[in-house]
Amino acid sequence: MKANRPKRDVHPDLARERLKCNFNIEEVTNIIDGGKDKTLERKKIEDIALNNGACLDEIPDECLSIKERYENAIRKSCIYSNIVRNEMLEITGMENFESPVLRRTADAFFKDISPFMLHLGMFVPTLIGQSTPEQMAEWLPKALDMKIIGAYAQTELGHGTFIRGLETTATYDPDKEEFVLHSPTITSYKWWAGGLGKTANHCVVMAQLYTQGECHGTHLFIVQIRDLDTHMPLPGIKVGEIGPRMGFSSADNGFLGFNSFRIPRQNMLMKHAKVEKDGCYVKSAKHGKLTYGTMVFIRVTLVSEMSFNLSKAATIAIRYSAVRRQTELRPNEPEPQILDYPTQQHKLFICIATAHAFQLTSKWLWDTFQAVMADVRKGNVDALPELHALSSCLKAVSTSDALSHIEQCRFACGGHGYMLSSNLPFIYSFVAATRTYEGDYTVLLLQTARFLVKAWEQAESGNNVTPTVAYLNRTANTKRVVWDNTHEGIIQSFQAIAAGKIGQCVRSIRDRIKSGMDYEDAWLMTTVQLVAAAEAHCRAVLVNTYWNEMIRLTKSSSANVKTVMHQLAVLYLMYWALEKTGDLLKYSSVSKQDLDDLQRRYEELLAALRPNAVSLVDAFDLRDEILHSSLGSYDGCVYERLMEEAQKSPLNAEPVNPSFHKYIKPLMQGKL
Ligand SMILES: CC/C=C\C/C=C\C/C=C\C/C=C\C/C=C\C/C=C\CC/C=C/C(=O)SCCNC(=O)CCNC(=O)[C@H](O)C(C)(C)COP(=O)(O)OP(=O)(O)OC[C@H]1O[C@@H](n2cnc3c(N)ncnc32)[C@H](O)[C@@H]1OP(=O)(O)O
Ligand SMILES: Cc1cc2nc3c(=O)[nH]c(=O)nc-3n(C[C@H](O)[C@H](O)[C@H](O)COP(=O)(O)OP(=O)(O)OC[C@H]3O[C@@H](n4cnc5c(N)ncnc54)[C@H](O)[C@@H]3O)c2cc1C
Repeated sequence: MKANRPKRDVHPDLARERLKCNFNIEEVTNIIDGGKDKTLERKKIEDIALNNGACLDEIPDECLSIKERYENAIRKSCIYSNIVRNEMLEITGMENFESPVLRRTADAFFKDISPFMLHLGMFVPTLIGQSTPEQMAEWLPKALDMKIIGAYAQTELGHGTFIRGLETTATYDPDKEEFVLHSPTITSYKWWAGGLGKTANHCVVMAQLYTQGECHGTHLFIVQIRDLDTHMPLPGIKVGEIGPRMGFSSADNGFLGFNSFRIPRQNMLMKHAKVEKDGCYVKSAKHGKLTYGTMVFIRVTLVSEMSFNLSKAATIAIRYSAVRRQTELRPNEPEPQILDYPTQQHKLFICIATAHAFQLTSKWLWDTFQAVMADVRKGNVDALPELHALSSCLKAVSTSDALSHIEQCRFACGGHGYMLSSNLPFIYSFVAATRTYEGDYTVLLLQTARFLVKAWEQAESGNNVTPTVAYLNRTANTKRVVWDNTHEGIIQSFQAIAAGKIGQCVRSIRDRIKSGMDYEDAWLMTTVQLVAAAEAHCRAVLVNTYWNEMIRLTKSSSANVKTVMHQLAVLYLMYWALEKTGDLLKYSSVSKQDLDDLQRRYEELLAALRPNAVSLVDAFDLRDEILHSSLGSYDGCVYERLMEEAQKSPLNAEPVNPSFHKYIKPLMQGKL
């Protein structure tokens, strides 16, 4: 049911903030969206979804039981997927089913997550990326039309990171032309898959393929797990929900076990390898890791997902900080807006800048991904290692940075930020999971480090390396870069830090090998440094890409938009330079005086951005229905909304709770 939202006047403090704005908000929105036409398309889609849909719940999700929350999420998912299927895809085009606009609009329906998210987010992309044309023709229309609902079941109780260690088996039986899926141990049970517990009737399963007595490693299979009519689990399938967790509380993450469960041979996803009718295994892929393609795709999309989540948190915290007043600065003066405190600006303006950095970088990464995939389709896999290294580190660093900045947004809202009605705890717990899923932070940075060590060795011996590590050709044999406090200078310093750290890792590994260790142990002993080196490389990529994209995208912007976009990018560079002063001292000629100057310029920049702060978050153009926040709504009526939300607590449904008569009164009377 749709709740009515009282219309309120904009809080005078927010109204005053908006009058201070000196740039064209719409222009900035267009840059974030990727162009004026994209903004128009997004707004049209949001109008369709929000005018049709059941966006607001009368009872907040957090006041429902687990079962009620799931059922409500399913109800809304069905409404939303109907709108997606019947109206939105007409606008975006069917091929853009994973468009960030659909993802963003979904937030108006789900404070937490839809149980259908993984159907569109991973099941469908896996069908597209891993099927033969015949398989695609069979499964994809049904999936897009919601005739079948899928999940992505890869992780097991015993293994998530180490995919080669998965235990589920798929053994080919040539007599019946079927695979037999089996879960031989408790640790082989599939675990975690979103939407698998109660919602999905199909799933993609990763299993060790056995044929003709030989194991060929992990492959993907499409498996029907429930009857399409009764929804009962099929015989041989044990499926259920894994229980309450930190977030993802409206979805049904599931477990799944197989007891010699048979599927037709054609259900192996055979784009990159196949099993012939007689059991003969034929590999067609030019790269052994193409079956990991869905993970690379999601890692790429997560960078823009992080920008979106950070923009929500920043909008909430900055609007709140404009209406919240606290502490007299001087006796008898009005209390200032907390946004006037430089410490508050330090917590929050970096969130705006980071949302831009991730958004602009994510578009560039998406284009890179598309170009590499086009090459792969033509049989050229040369750029795959670089894409894997890039998507791994950007996923790791963007999710980790977003998480810590979102936590800063919560700190910035004091006690009220702890309220679920602020939405900050939901955003935080959603993003907390992203640091782990689709590859844990450390694990992915170590993947990038493998690539970097090889690239460093190439550069050291004078060979040209691939574009994202091209800075190694300049810096691999340089000891310290000369400090220069321009944006070019700061970007080069980040590259010098990365090169210096990678070089140090290579030397540590070599020294350890010289002292008698084998390569594996030398690598293992160096992993703390390797993670730091990969993070440094990622920061070098981020500052460089953000800067270049900002310049490119503001070429035809008005003067004041150019200025404010420039200020945000400089803020981003300075913030990270100041965070990494130890590294700068180690790998550049920066002096104490230079760092003091940088700190002063950073503080001046916070003050320069202050008048535009509210308008910069307005430029994210997040409708109240998407923000779901008592603290962050456009009108800034924070206290009225907090009080309104409090009334909805089930504990306020009756003046005296029965537990008083049952326990407290007897306790007071000494009768308990
Ligand atoms: C109604 C609908 C409502 C709403 C929906 C609306 C819209 C939805 C639309 C869109 C949704 C958009 C976004 C989705 C957002 C959120 C998603 C939500 C939830 C997600 C839930 C999470 C799912 C999962 O987590 S799935 C499981 C993921 N698991 C992992 O990531 C595991 C991590 N581990 C690994 O990746 C690997 O094991 C490994 C660590 C990489 C190691 O692999 P392996 O041991 O096999 O390899 P080696 O170490 O031996 O390396 C050998 C060699 O290969 C290179 N390598 C490894 N991987 C790759 C690769 N992928 N590509 C290329 N190369 C690779 C490796 O580097 C080595 O190279 P060298 O030998 O040269 O060094
Ligand atoms: C909310 C949520 C949703 C999910 N949805 C899905 C889904 O839909 N489908 C699916 O298949 N999976 C899903 N997953 C599972 C997810 O992909 C895994 O949890 C993730 O890949 C991490 O693997 P793990 O749990 O095995 O952690 P582990 O690998 O056990 O990690 C534990 C710790 O060990 C460290 N570690 C592990 N290996 C190494 C190493 N080689 N070197 C150094 N340190 C190491 C890690 O850094 C980490 O600190 C989901 C998880 C979550 C939290």
